[in-house]
Amino acid sequence: MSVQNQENNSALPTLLLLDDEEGILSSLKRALRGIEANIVTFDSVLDALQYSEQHPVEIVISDQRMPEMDGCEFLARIRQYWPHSQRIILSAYQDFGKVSAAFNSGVVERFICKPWDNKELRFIVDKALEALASMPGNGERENLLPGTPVDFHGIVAADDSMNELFTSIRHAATTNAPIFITGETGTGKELVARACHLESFHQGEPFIGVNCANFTEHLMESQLFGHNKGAFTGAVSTQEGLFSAAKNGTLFLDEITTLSKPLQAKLLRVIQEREFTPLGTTKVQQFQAQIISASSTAIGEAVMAGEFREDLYYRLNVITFGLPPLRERGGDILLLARFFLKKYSRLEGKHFHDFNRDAVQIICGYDWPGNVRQLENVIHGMVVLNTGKKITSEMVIKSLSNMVGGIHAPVKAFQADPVTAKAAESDKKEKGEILPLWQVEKQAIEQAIAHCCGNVPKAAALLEVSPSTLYRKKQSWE
Ligand SMILES: Nc1ncnc2c1ncn2[C@@H]1O[C@H](COP(=O)(O)OP(=O)(O)OP(=O)(O)O)[C@@H](O)[C@H]1O
Repeated sequence: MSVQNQENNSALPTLLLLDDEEGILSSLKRALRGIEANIVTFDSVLDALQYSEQHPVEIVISDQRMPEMDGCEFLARIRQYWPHSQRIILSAYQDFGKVSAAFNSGVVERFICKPWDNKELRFIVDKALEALASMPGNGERENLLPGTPVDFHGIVAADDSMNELFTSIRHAATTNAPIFITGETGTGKELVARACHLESFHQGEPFIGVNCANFTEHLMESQLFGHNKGAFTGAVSTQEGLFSAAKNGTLFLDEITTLSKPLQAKLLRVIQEREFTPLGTTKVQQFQAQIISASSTAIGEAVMAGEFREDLYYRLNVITFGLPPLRERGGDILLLARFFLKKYSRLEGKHFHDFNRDAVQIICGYDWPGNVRQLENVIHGMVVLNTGKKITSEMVIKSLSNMVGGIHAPVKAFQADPVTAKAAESDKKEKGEILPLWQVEKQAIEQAIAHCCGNVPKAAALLEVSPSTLYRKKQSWE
């Protein structure tokens, strides 16, 4: 059986206590009351391992003698999952040989002798917290996740989909073939284009970006190709175009589908022949840069509708990177929210350092149709318009409601509205639709997990079962 407890403040590190005797767990918890950490306790090694596989664990205090596995072995596993964790063994002198070997190999970092002195215990745990705080990233929880979250050329992310994308970007670093980036507005396409540039051999050369939607056809043509003085009415001076300015670097063409058909034809020729002619001249110039283009609308549909040239589409689309919308990058929402909160609090001279629980629930449950840009703007706005240390749910609701059109995307956490749910349930009953028991259970569990923004242990606590029960059930449905 596992014991799960205490309100979770995701800004604090997690301290995991493991001992097969419940009495010892309670004494440890009592001795550590008020410590700046979320304490989770387990009386079963297997449950503790299952928990640690899925959740970051920064400090672990484990008993040495346990029936399923000894403490040193358990801490060795924890080190594999969470290499930066602080691992403390609780042991009697008889186990000295084993514990000292684990200490010398770096599996165990600190040792508490049984029976312990509470003052010494607090001292050792405080030392572990200090050690965490002095790690790169100041011991921030996010920086302790294995390999994630990362800041990849300014793209902050932890979600697997983003980590896979970063790997693909690294793989594409050696090519000069055109790259095409898809993704809803505000998902970070320009950041990805810059990251491609910075990873590639073009790094050190110019990165030139242009949003094709911002210009009329004529202006766009002169932007791209450049012109000579007098090339057209208003061309009062000679101007270098973007094809030329990009040199050996990268030319990023955002919202490429908005290019007019005649310009699409000209762009195709530039890509095929690797040369262009500025307006009002006959001098052909070489084009060296890598082209990265992007679209926030379905380019395939534009091709089908005959609005975008199919041959150009295939030319541009040699390597494609798709950015998922923020709502599909579960773990990234809160991570980014905290990142922007810290950034704008610093920039605006404010003291916000976290969100309260209800605010987290709303932020995690909202659909963010404007993706990361919208999240960034909402947080920036809240920081400017409010004071305090924590962002509250009222601030979030007000900020979302003040946006054009108000809260125009469903807040998932609110979808489990009990009134609606009850109405739907009775509707089903009236229709005589009976769900199998496992499905009812699955719905209840999924609803609880969604309610807790994906935090399984917390959902388990609400459902009054152990986290491992939920993990087992989730596994069986998969
Ligand atoms: N993962 C991220 N980490 C940090 N900041 C991000 C991230 N993704 C996006 N942003 C920020 O969100 C804003 C929008 O990003 P960006 O302009 O790259 O999006 P986009 O997809 O190109 O948008 P559009 O389709 O409207 O051109 C920028 O301020 C960017 O810095």
